[in-house]
Amino acid sequence: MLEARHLKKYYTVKEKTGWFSREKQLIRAVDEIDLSIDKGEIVGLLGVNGAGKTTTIKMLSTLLTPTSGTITVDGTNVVEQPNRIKQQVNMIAGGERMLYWRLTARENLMYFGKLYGLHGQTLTERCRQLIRLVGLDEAADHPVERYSKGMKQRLQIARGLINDPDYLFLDEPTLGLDAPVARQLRKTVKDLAKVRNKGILLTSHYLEEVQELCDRVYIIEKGHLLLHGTPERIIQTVVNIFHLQAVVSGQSSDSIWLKQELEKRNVQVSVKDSDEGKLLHMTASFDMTASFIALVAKQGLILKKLEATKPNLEDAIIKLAEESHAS
Ligand SMILES: Nc1ncnc2c1ncn2[C@@H]1O[C@H](COP(=O)(O)OP(=O)(O)OP(=O)(O)O)[C@@H](O)[C@H]1O
Repeated sequence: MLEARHLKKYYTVKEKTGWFSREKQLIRAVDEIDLSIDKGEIVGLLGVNGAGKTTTIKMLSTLLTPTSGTITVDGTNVVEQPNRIKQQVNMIAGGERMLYWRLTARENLMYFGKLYGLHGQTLTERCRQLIRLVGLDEAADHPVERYSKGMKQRLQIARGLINDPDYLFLDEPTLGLDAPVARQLRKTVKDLAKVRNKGILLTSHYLEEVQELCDRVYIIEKGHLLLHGTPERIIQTVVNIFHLQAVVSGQSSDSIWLKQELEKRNVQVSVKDSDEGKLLHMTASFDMTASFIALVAKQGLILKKLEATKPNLEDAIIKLAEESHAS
């Protein structure tokens, strides 16, 4: 397990306060963050711009030294033994950084592999396997400058796997990619965790992607941890409103009975007439679909339409941002 405890990163910068005066300012980029990642798990790290995501990832991947706090990878302290940890972690940033454009994919991977101390047959074989894993066989010996964005991003993934890390940090891995390419990459990320047992920390501004991929999510704001849990739990905690719309056939007395029964269960109900029957609109702080269907069946009514609107992670993040704006 990778664990960070009381993690802090402070910067001191000089701010211009007048023509000739400057004042020192303390920036708390990360301030007391606790987090953990298990092997085989995909963990999301969310927050608005400037929340402290990249700083956190850089500390976890040994690129930045924390101001204080501890990071351990399977029991080994990252600050005390960075060289040992470098073999166990790697970071993949979205976009086109960290690749040599004039070199081919194979040459890039050979270069990065050598930096990790790989050589000879082991290195050649590792590069071959990674090229196959990310589906770049045909273009492996073309210079990277000829690659599309999606191909470059696949090569980034291969580069991040060159040291066969146990933990991978993905910073916006699908940034700017077309929907089909992004979908293919999400599958690769899922397989890395669920088939190859890697622990993955993911930042992404695409919240549908986070909801689809992540087992757990940390939400940070101004360097602090705001919320932590499964996406479902976070949605429930932040936006506990469910809407259900249904059309049932039957008498007015049936819809009155339904309304009363639902209200007893803390569901707000409005009933209107429609061409096909009674149109019910229900709102509650829980998912009432099962109770509603049971009541319809009990009364022997015919359900003609049923449409549930469940809140998603994006609704939760927007609500959190609104609350933080208002406070
Ligand atoms: N080298 C630095 N010197 C001073 N301040 C910094 C430095 N690096 C980051 N910061 C500040 O620390 C805070 C957190 O930045 P960070 O890049 O970690 O945020 P982020 O959540 O990754 O944002 P984004 O989504 O925009 O990438 C910001 O206020 C940023 O301006």
